[in-house]
Amino acid sequence: MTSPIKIAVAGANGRMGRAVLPLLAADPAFAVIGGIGRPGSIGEGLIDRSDAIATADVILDFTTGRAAAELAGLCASAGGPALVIGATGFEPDELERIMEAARTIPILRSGNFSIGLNMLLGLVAQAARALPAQGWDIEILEAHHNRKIDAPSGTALMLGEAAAEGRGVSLASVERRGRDGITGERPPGEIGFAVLRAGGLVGEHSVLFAAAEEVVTLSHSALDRDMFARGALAAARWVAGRAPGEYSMQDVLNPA
Ligand SMILES: NC(=O)C1=CN([C@@H]2O[C@H](COP(=O)(O)OP(=O)(O)OC[C@H]3O[C@@H](n4cnc5c(N)ncnc54)[C@H](OP(=O)(O)O)[C@@H]3O)[C@@H](O)[C@H]2O)C=CC1
Ligand SMILES: O=C(O)C1=N[C@H](C(=O)O)C[C@H](O)C1
Repeated sequence: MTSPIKIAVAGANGRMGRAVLPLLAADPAFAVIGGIGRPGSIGEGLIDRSDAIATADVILDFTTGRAAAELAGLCASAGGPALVIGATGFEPDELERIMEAARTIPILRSGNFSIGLNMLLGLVAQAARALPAQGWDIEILEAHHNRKIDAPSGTALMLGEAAAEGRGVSLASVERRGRDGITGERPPGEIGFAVLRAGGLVGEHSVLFAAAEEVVTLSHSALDRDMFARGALAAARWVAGRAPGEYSMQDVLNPA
């Protein structure tokens, strides 16, 4: 019998931390060594961040872009553990720090651990490839609960990347984040993002391919956070013991 994966959870007191910890505790593949709170925070089940880095095989992060990038740097400096990053809301320099850390440790990062959503990425790329920019406008809509702090969601950005890849362009060169005032006509080729924040919505994403006389919509609804948590456990099991590098849920769901 292989020994259980020693795992710690950063963001333990958050919505996702609270969803993932009971599933980890019930899974014999894992030995939970504790939760990690904000620096200096103490509480039941929490352990010091540096103790977690020294002890864990894998740390699962559901904090913020900034905190996850900092944790990645600390884990890399220590030569381990592996990291699964579920956090979203990254500045470009934070993504660079994670890429740099992935030269030393394995890091699996995904803004969405759902199986269905990760399958949808392929369909979005396929549709964007098939429907030409001249005549077909792409708009990405997302709706989340009123406690979410980043926008557009990490998932919306992943869908945008998939659409841009299908069109053979970089997302940065065509994205339009929100519209307000006298915006002028919509240029062809733009990939637009629209964001709603309301009540307790878990996570709604739609990609519209709109022509003058017809619309194709590809969409995904998250009904329960446990679904994300189960995907995160699969990611943690997959990344434990891997070579350094940057990985995604595609590696977990479609192994070569
Ligand atoms: N990949 C996926 O499938 C999913 C990703 N997410 C993403 O996961 C992240 C967390 O979501 P959610 O749980 O809803 O958010 P919450 O706000 O409920 O939880 C965030 C947690 O991170 C902690 N935290 C914030 N800043 C720091 C810091 N500097 N150092 C250590 N801990 C910190 C908070 O601490 P405190 O409790 O003290 O405030 C809190 O416990 C978000 O980025 C979200 O977009 C969410 C769902 C699914
Ligand atoms: O903050 C959330 O709740 C969610 N965040 C992720 C994102 O930003 O895409 C994933 C999911 O949509 C829920």
